[in-house]
This record gives sequence, C-alpha cells and structure tokens, in this order.
Amino acid sequence: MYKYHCLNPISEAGLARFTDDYVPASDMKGADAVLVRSASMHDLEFDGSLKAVARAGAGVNNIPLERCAEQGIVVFNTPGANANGVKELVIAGMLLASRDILGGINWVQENEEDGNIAKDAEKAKKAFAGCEIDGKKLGVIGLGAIGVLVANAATHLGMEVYGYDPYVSVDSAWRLSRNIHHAKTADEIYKECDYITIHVPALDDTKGMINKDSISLMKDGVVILNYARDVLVNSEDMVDALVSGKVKKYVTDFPTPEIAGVKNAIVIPHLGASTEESEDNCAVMAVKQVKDFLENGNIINSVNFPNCDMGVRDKARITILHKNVPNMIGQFTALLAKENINIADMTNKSKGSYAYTMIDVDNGGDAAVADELQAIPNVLRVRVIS
Ligand SMILES: NC(=O)C1=CN([C@@H]2O[C@H](COP(=O)(O)OP(=O)(O)OC[C@H]3O[C@@H](n4cnc5c(N)ncnc54)[C@H](O)[C@@H]3O)[C@@H](O)[C@H]2O)C=CC1
Ligand SMILES: O=C(O)CCC(=O)C(=O)O
Repeated sequence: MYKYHCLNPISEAGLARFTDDYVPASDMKGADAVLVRSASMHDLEFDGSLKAVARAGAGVNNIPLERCAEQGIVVFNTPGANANGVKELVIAGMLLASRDILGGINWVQENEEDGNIAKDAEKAKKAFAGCEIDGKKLGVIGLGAIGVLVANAATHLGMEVYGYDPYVSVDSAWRLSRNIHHAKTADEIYKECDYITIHVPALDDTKGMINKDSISLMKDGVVILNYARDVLVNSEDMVDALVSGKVKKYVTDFPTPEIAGVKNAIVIPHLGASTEESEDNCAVMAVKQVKDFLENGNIINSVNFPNCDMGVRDKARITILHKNVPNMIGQFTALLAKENINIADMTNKSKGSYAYTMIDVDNGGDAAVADELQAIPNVLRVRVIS
C-alpha cells in the first residue's frame, strides 16, 4: 500500500489514476508522496516515509528542492501541462491592456438602471477606446513551454514577435515559428517592443529582472505582462513607472499588496493555469510520474534528480539516490558481488550534485542489502522494489 497526500486540491482526473494500492492520507505523516500546486512547502518538515513530491504545474519555487534532494525525496513537475491555459490568458491580458474592456464593462454595470443606456453608451464609449495589437511588436522573454505558445499565437494575431532565451531547449527551438525574430539580448527586447511578456522561472538571476534600469530602456507607453512570478518584477520600480506613465499597463497574474489597486495595473488572482484542461493535464501527468517512480523507480520530469527510466520492472530493482561523487558505482557493485547478487541490468545518471543508480538483480536484494547500501557515505536513499 502507498499513501499520498494532496497539499492543494488536485483534479479528480489525475487522482482517479491511483489504483487500489494507493490510499489518500489526511496529512503528510507517513505519506510516500505529496501532490502540490502553489502551497509553500518551505516551512514543512518531511518524515522518512516521503519519497516523492509532485508539483502539478511548472514553477517549483514553492518547494525546497535542495533540502528534498538531501533527504532523498524526488521532486517532479509537469512541464507544459498547463502551458496552453497560460497562453490563452496572456493573449487576453494583451487585449485587456490595449482596449479598456474592463472600464467599459464597469461603466455598463454602474449604469444598469439607466433606461437610456443604449444611447448613453454611444456617448460614453470614447472614454474606453484603445488600440489594436495587430502590427505591434511583442517581446517574449523565456521560450519554454509557455513562451513558445505565446510567441507563435501572437504571430497569428499579426504581431511582430521577438524572442529571447539564452538557454532555449532544442525541443522549444523546433516548436518556435520561423517568423519569430531571435533577440540576442534582453536589452534588444526592452528597446524594440511595445508589449513585453516574461515566461522564465523565478531563479536568482531572474528575480527583479524587470526594474528601473530595464524599464528605462523600454519605449514610453510599453505594456508589460507577468504571468511567471511576482518576484521577477521590482514592485516599487513598477509602481513608479505606472504612476509616471512610462509603463502604460502592467498585467500580472500575481496580486501583492504593493501592486493591487495601483492605477493601470491589471491584476489577476493567479488564474493562468486555472482551466479544467490544465488542471486535468497537470494532475494526470503528476500521478503518472509518481506511480512510475514508486512502482518502477523510474524518474521522469524531476527537477532535483536526473531523469532515469528502465521501463516496467520485471524483477527486483534496487534504486539508489546518491551524491554525484566518484566511486559510488564501484562501491555498489562491489557490495552486490560480495553478497553474490547478480546484476541483470543497470543505469546511472547524474544531474548537478546528485545522481541516481538503478540496478535490476537476478537474485537477492533484500532489506539487509538495502541497509548495507544505505550505509555507504553519500548515499541518500535506497529502495528495493520487488
Ligand atoms: N501563472 C500561472 O498560472 C503559471 C505560471 N508559470 C510560471 O511560468 C514559468 C515558465 O513556465 P514554462 O514555460 O512552463 O517553463 P519552461 O521551463 O518550459 O520555460 C522556461 C524558459 O525560461 C528560459 N529561461 C531561464 N532563464 C532565463 C533567462 N534568464 N532569460 C531568458 N530565458 C530564460 C528557459 O531556458 C526556458 O526555456 C514557470 O517557471 C512558472 O513560474 C507556469 C505555469 C502556470
Ligand atoms: O497550480 C496553479 O494554479 C499554479 C500554476 C503555476 O503557477 C505553475 O504551474 O507554475
């Protein structure tokens, strides 16, 4: 029996994939796996039973990745599973920033009792006029799952699109429309574009990237969209830029006390991934990955350990999460040889400071062997799945 706990509501489409040997737990105590969306896990303690954390979504800044790795807990996310939901809301954000749709709707609500509203609307509407996005320049910073979809969609709406991503993956590059201009620096985007949208993770080098210096390079009246994370934008500098009119509109999916209520900020309550489809996609992918890891030891879409897949297990499988230091495999194989255990198949992969070794064995592989392996320095967690 495996136990899982959901720290946020997770779509039933995913949870229904847990088979009878999985039981939901009302808290994290004794859970083998935790499923989470945006809940912060930084202040939580993890007990020894926890083996996997699955983020049903993309951003993992709510999870202490390093601490999890040190405790032998594999953290997964679900790349691309909610990208279309975000893309559609970004397009909506560009339109809301270009036409005063919100002002117009508010006017109608405020005048709902007016028996002459049809005629009065024709006079009032000039206050809510705007511009079109067709022909305007859009800069997309971060060409991952979301950035590529936004960039490609914007070209179909007649925008001239510039993309910047110094670490773009081969997969993303293949999916990117050939009509996108390749910006070689972020400054090129800042200087050229009428609309700028950021789709990068919250990392040390991206936090605060939109600040008074980057804004000073931008065109007067630029529109900035942030559906990635609040910390990417320096709030104080953004408020100043909105007040001065340098930034015409700031559309953000992240309400903070500093930005909520500021004139010309269009603030959405983190709705990018809140669609039936995105919630289902993320949950299905998260549950699939957790099951494959618990049952077969396979790691797919981890953010703190290397991906490693030996397919469906048909004999005992020993899995070892360990530090990426010399002579680990030598010690594992020597120990198994000493116990007269024959290795049928084996894989080792590394990612940064951490590594993973999977060993299928023809015989043996019991708790005593697991304890011996666990005692090797720099081993983080050993499991024998049989
Ligand atoms: N508002 C919402 O509901 C959602 C927000 N997000 C946020 O959006 C972010 C992006 O999501 P995805 O596109 O799915 O992730 P992704 O991992 O597919 O793409 C991120 C891209 O950013 C690029 N990048 C990293 N550092 C960069 C830098 N300094 N300059 C330019 N590019 C850089 C990477 O190379 C990668 O291509 C997530 O990390 C998350 O914070 C994601 C999903 C939903
Ligand atoms: O689960 C959510 O609604 C948040 C999605 C998100 O921000 C992400 O996937 O990074």
